[in-house]
Parts: sequence; structure tokens; C-alpha cells
Amino acid sequence: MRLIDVVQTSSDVARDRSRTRKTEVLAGLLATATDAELPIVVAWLSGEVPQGRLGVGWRSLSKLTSEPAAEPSLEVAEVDAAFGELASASGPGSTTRRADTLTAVFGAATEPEQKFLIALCTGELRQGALAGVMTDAIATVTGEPLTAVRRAHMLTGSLPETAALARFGAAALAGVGLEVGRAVEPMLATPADTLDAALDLLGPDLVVDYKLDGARIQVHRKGSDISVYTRTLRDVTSNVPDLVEVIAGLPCDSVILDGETLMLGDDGRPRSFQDTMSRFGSGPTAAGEPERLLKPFFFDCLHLDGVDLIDRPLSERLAAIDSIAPQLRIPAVTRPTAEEARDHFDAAMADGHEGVMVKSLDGLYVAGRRGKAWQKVKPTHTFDLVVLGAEWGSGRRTGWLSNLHLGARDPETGELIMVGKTFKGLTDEILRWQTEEFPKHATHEDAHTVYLRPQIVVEIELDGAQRSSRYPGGVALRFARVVRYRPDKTPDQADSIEAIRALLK
Ligand SMILES: Nc1ncnc2c1ncn2[C@@H]1O[C@H](COP(=O)(O)OP(=O)(O)OP(=O)(O)O)[C@@H](O)[C@H]1O
Repeated sequence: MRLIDVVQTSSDVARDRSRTRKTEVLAGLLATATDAELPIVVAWLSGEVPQGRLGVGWRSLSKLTSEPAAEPSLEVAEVDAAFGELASASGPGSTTRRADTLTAVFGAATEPEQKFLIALCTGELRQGALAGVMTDAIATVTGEPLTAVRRAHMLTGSLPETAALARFGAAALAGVGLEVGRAVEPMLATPADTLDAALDLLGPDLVVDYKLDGARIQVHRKGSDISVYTRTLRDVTSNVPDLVEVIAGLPCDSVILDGETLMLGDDGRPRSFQDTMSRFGSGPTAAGEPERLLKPFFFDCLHLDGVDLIDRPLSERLAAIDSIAPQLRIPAVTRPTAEEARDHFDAAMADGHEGVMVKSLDGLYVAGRRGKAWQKVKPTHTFDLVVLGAEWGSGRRTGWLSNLHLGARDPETGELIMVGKTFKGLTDEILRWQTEEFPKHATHEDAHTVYLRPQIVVEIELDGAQRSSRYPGGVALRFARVVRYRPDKTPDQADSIEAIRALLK
């Protein structure tokens, strides 16, 4: 397969607004890929390279001065081999070797091919939004059922691997199991309007957990091998030795636990979400900073000592936690009366948490999709939206990037539709951060506004929505204010325009 065919498909998919058309276009290309090309092409079209990191940034790319080739000639396999060299080059002379490899590939690329390769190398092509369309396309082109393809994707966390398995057929897809050490897409919840509504929907065999205001963690342990992943499946093990130590002390041989982690202040109340997230980025706590220690709380167990539990009911999965770490269970009440559930909710709020999660004890662990078995109950409704741009402030905010342009996800196409603006809720610290961070994500700017690639998710509180002829989705936010940034979320996990439209009713 030629690189130009991938480039053409990538731009067709980006341009087409219909999900069906996008799927057809992708499937059309995948059908012509050989077994070896398939995972590579799936990776590229999802904005990833199979090698993981190439260590090629804007700096090295901007030094390339090669004239584009007039005619396309590059083959997919050839470019993949060059990426392999870039990823593995190390030691003396590697800088020159890397530069030579880059120059050779870019020199042979036409202008659209060069643009595509730059976007791929810098991560600009990465768009989680495409994952749904890509699983559809893999199912279409291999003739395997969509549910089997999705399950394999959830368990492998990898679209290229899923594609390769699907090509081998049903047995290969079904043969994928949990693997301790390989992160699984986390299970998600559906928002409930009220606690009573959630209890009515799931009762009486349910558990009510605190919804802790921390960050999601998935912990894997096999013997003394321990890994800790975030909500987006980033491996942060080396930054959290405090968590690793707790896991190492558990009386078991192998386990996968799902939970939440946070820092607690002296008063036992949670410190801010930003504080917790900063630990994932900033590395191990220095000794003598006990207030920056992360505490884990677990609410699910996917595997224990050789037994996979994802297809077992929650009651059994909780029993598994209790058998090895009852002291680390998230505060919970099992089969409560309505009054006990209400008391638990009030206690969660009084302790400084977000609300509660109401879960069916019969529910299986269904990852990656928002299911009915987990209902989240919070006193205020918030939405996760994507920052599409920001306007330069005036008056006291002159020189700061302030008023945010907010987008909601179109579930059909994965694209983002602008639904409103806000400059409320922005502290000086956030303004400073925005002004420093946003230009790194900019696509272009005019006199008033810096426009961004859709990469940054922000949690917004609203009073409601109203019909609007000014905004492209026909709906606009009312009294939106910023709660916080959500570095643990990717744009494909943002709320949909349907969720905003539902507020009109
Ligand atoms: N007891 C709990 N059970 C499950 N998830 C919990 C619990 N306590 C806190 N959480 C957090 O809540 C999230 C589940 O809610 P949801 O599926 O709506 O994800 P979310 O969109 O990240 O939610 P939110 O924005 O409300 O944190 C989990 O990802 C986890 O980080």
C-alpha cells in the first residue's frame, strides 16, 4: 500500500461529516491492506505510530528543508521501517543517523505526504474521537461482530492489535483475555438526576459508594511487578512509589484493582483535584512531604490470583477486595434502606467529596461505555466540554487569555460543536496557566482570539441551556462557569451535544 492512499483517506475521513461515510472510507482502505500493513495503517489513521515514541519533535522537523517530491512513491512498509530506525537509534552518531533517516523520508514525500507525516510525528493527528468509527470499520472489513471487536479493543486497549486479531477471525478475538500488566479501558457511569431515581432504577440489590473527588487509578500486580495506570491508561508507576508500596503489601500474588486516589489534608478532607493530578506528572514525593502522599481507595477488582472477574457480578468482585484489602475499600453501604443511602450521600458531601455512585450488585464489568449498572449522583450537574479557543482579556485581564470558547461532542461524527463561552470561575492561577498553555495547542489566531486544536477538556457548571440561532448546534449554555480543568480526560470523553440539548426539555 502507498502512503498517499493513507493520506488521502485521512483527509477524506476528517472532511466527511457522516459517521456511516467515515466508516465506509476507512473500511475501503483497510480492505486493501496486507496482514502486515493493517495494524500500521490503523495506528497511523488513529494518529499513533506502532513504535510508540519516535523522539521527533517540532525542532528536528523544522530543520528539514527538503523540497517536496513531485510524485508520490513512498510505501507504507518503507515509512514504517524508517520510523523503526528513528525509534531505536541511540548511542554515538545517532543524532546524525536520525537526521539522515528523516531527510530521506521527507525528501521522497510529496507536499500532502509531508504534512501528514509532520502531523503524525507531532501527535497532532491523534484523535481519540475516531476510535468508535475505527472499531466499526474493523468490524465491517473483517465481517466480525461489532461486540466482539469492541470487547477485544477494551481488553487490549489497542486498535492496531484489535484489527490484527479481527483479521485472524472470531477465535482470535474471543481468545483475548485479561492480562495482568496490560491496562483495560475503565468502566464508566451514567449521571442520575437524583439519588432516589438511581435507587429506584437499580434497587434493592445495590451498593452506594462515596464518589471520591480524586483521580482514577487502575493497579496491576503480578508477584512483585506492579503498574499503576490513569483513567486514560497512562502508566504513572514511577511517579507514585507511595501507591506501589501499599500494593506491594497486599496478601495476594496477582491482582487488578480499580479505584480512586487522592491526597488528604490534616483535617482528613480531600486536597484539590489539581494537587492529586500534579503527582501523576511531577514525579515521586520527596521524603518529608507527608501531605503530598497519595492514598488509594478501591471500588472494583477485575482479577485475583489467577481468576478473571470482569464477567462476574459486582458482589463477587467486591468480596475479592474484601478478602485482601478491606481497609482500602472506598466507603460504601451495601443494600441500604433509602434513609441509609441518603445518610451516606450526606456524609460524602460533609466529608468534602463529589457525591455518591450507586451500583447494581449484579452488574458485570463493562468497560469503556457508559452503562446503566453504575449511576453517579452529584448535587450539581457539570459537563465536560472541550476548549476550542480563548479570547484575550480586557481591563484587569489585559494580557491574559480569558473568555473560553466551549465545544460539545457530536456523537455521530466525533466532531466538536461550539455551544457557548465563559470567563467565569477563572482564578488568577488558571488565567496564568491558560495563557502559558494554550499557545502550545494553537492552530491560528486573529486580533481577539487564539483558536486551539481540540485537546483540552474543562469541567463546566451550568444553570441550563437555551435555543440559539447564533450557535451552530442550535443550543447555547446558560450561565456557564469553570469548575476545573480535566487533564485526566480526552476530548472523545467530553459530553455530547445531545446531553446539552436534553437540558432544553
Ligand atoms: N466509588 C466510585 N466508583 C466509581 N468511580 C468513582 C468512585 N468514586 C470516584 N469515582 C470517579 O468517578 C468516575 C466515574 O464517573 P464517570 O463515569 O461519570 O466518569 P467521569 O466522567 O470522569 O466523572 P466525573 O467527571 O463525574 O468525575 C471514575 O472515573 C472515578 O474517577
